[in-house]
Amino acid sequence: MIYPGTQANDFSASPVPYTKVCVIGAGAWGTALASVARRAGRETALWGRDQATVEAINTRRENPKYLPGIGLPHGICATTDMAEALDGADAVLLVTPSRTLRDICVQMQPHLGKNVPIALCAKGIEAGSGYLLSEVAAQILDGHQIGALSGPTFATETAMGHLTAATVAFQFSYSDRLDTASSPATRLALSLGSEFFRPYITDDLVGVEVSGAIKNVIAIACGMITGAGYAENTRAALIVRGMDEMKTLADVLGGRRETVTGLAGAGDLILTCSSQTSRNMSLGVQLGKGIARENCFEGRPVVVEGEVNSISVMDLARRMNIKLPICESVFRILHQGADVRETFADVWSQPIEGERRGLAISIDHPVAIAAEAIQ
Ligand SMILES: NC(=O)C1=CN([C@@H]2O[C@H](COP(=O)(O)OP(=O)(O)OC[C@H]3O[C@@H](n4cnc5c(N)ncnc54)[C@H](O)[C@@H]3O)[C@@H](O)[C@H]2O)C=CC1
Ligand SMILES: O=C(CO)COP(=O)(O)O
Repeated sequence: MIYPGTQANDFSASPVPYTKVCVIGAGAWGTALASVARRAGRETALWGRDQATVEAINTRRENPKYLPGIGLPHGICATTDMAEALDGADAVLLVTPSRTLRDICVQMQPHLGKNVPIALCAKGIEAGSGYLLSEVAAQILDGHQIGALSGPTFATETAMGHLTAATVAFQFSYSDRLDTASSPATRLALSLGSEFFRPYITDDLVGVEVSGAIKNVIAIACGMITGAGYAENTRAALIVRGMDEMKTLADVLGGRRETVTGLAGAGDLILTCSSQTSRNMSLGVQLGKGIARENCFEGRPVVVEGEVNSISVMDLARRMNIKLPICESVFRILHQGADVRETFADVWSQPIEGERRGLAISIDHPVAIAAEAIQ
């Protein structure tokens, strides 16, 4: 007799890749992920709402609106017809911005095959409800396993075939633990993996989602201080203190700290807090330089998840009674008109605490003492 939990998993069964991967959302990241699936040898459908973009992908193998000048692999079947895209698909990647998730799930629901797993690739928390995106999807797509794909992945680089690694997260059911070969995380990793794309697997969906939602807010913060003229030391400090905020939220929602220090957390923070290829960091830089929001990106509407998610992250933090000082600073600057330098100076002059949370230390910041001494 085998007692579950006392026996190593049975790896003798080989996982089987999915046959047809359907990508929902033909923006930059959806198109890049369709390229990943196709390069890995999958039958690949790509649903987009814009007829001209779909036609360009099918006829010229290019997405001129979101990935101009980047050649796409042969064989991606793009369509504006949701039923056609999902027909026969045995795995789905959902890649529209976080604010659209609820609507898109409702649109997909009648066309989904039974038990088809869905990996969410947007980064965010639902405004108003404070739900993780997987919770939103699970409410609508009953009977489907919901996971996430996240990590340090600029769409342009992935689409061009530069080596990219990401985390694929699905909560493991009891049977998944006994038979890892048939878990959606394993099968999706196998379905997308190639010499260009390396998926890692985890069962910590909460940790991955929390990391993805917060990292965009921290990237805006790093951009703001860069634009305002702070130096590299400050940015490095902000990245790591930002990671601490990820850990704080992951802790209260049941995610794991090791996930926060993995690809979907630290990996994505390092990428997007260091490069103005990031739309979040780039928005922050422009705001830090004093450019008005409406003039950033030369007036083009661009998806900047951290902007809306600074509201939902702070809303959730208040409900959970936790402090996220960097996220709060971004929220106050973006949505309450606070000044960049004054706001970050305030973060800097908070009482000094133990670097490890829970260490019972709190002393007045020496800057305040020095200011008094020279008066
Ligand atoms: N671009 C990147 O490098 C990466 C983006 N992501 C995430 O992927 C998500 C999507 O981002 P991108 O593809 O970059 O955005 P994008 O701006 O390039 O494209 C957004 C796509 O969503 C579609 N869309 C917008 N509103 C819609 C609606 N109401 N119904 C249906 N479709 C709608 C647009 O037509 C477009 O095809 C975001 O959450 C982003 O954080 C994640 C990793 C990398
Ligand atoms: O999430 C991303 C890379 O992992 C893309 O970041 P931006 O949305 O800031 O461009």
